[in-house]
Amino acid sequence: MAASEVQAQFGLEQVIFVPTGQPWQKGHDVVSPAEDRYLMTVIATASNPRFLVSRVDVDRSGPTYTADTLSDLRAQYPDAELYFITGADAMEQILSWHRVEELFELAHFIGVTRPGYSLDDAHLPQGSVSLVEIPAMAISSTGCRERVNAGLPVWYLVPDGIVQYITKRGLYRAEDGSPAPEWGP
Ligand SMILES: Nc1ncnc2c1ncn2[C@@H]1O[C@H](COP(=O)(O)OP(=O)(O)OP(=O)(O)O)[C@@H](O)[C@H]1O
Ligand SMILES: O=C(O)c1ccc[n+]([C@@H]2O[C@H](COP(=O)([O-])O)[C@@H](O)[C@H]2O)c1
Repeated sequence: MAASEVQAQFGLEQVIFVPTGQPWQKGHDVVSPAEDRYLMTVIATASNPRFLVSRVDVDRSGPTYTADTLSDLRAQYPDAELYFITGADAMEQILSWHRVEELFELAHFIGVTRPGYSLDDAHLPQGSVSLVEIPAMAISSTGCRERVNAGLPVWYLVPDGIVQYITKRGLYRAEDGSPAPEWGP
């Protein structure tokens, strides 16, 4: 939803989805395999001709830093104007990101609204961020994983192909009820 709204409002040629390699600031002990997350991103975005998926973060070892993501994408698209789209929850945390002083040189940031979070850029360099209101979707990845783990449906919370992929691969649930214990890369 955020990608589609921002693509339309800013007239973006492409939106590149970048599944994270190792999300170092997330408290999760375990992360589902990068290859599964990459394939789910491909499945979820395949029907939109303006959406692409990049492997830069899943293929880079070590913790995922957005400064590296943007540097890698800059090398791949030397002439592009880069925008980084992210939700209000992430915008709140941005000053704690690695090499934060480089980030606003590497891309223009676009923060989108998210239910339960306030969207504010007062703590960020002036002119480096745009704030965009998108239709409210009170859906979180953690919430979806918890539902799968509890045996509850996630139909209509994630694309149909993702429901089927999660079932096929047995993601987010294990025999003993704990989340699938696969470490990230
Ligand atoms: N419902 C939502 N509304 C707006 N932005 C969102 C929403 N869900 C995720 N995002 C944004 O999408 C990006 C990727 O989110 P992510 O995969 O971490 O989902 P999440 O629901 O925040 O995950 P988790 O529950 O594991 O913390 C982040 O920039 C996040 O801010
Ligand atoms: O660069 C960092 O240090 C950094 C720290 C936390 C999050 N990020 C990025 O912010 C985005 C949302 O993060 P998350 O953990 O909420 O999925 C995702 O692209 C992450 O790679 C980046």
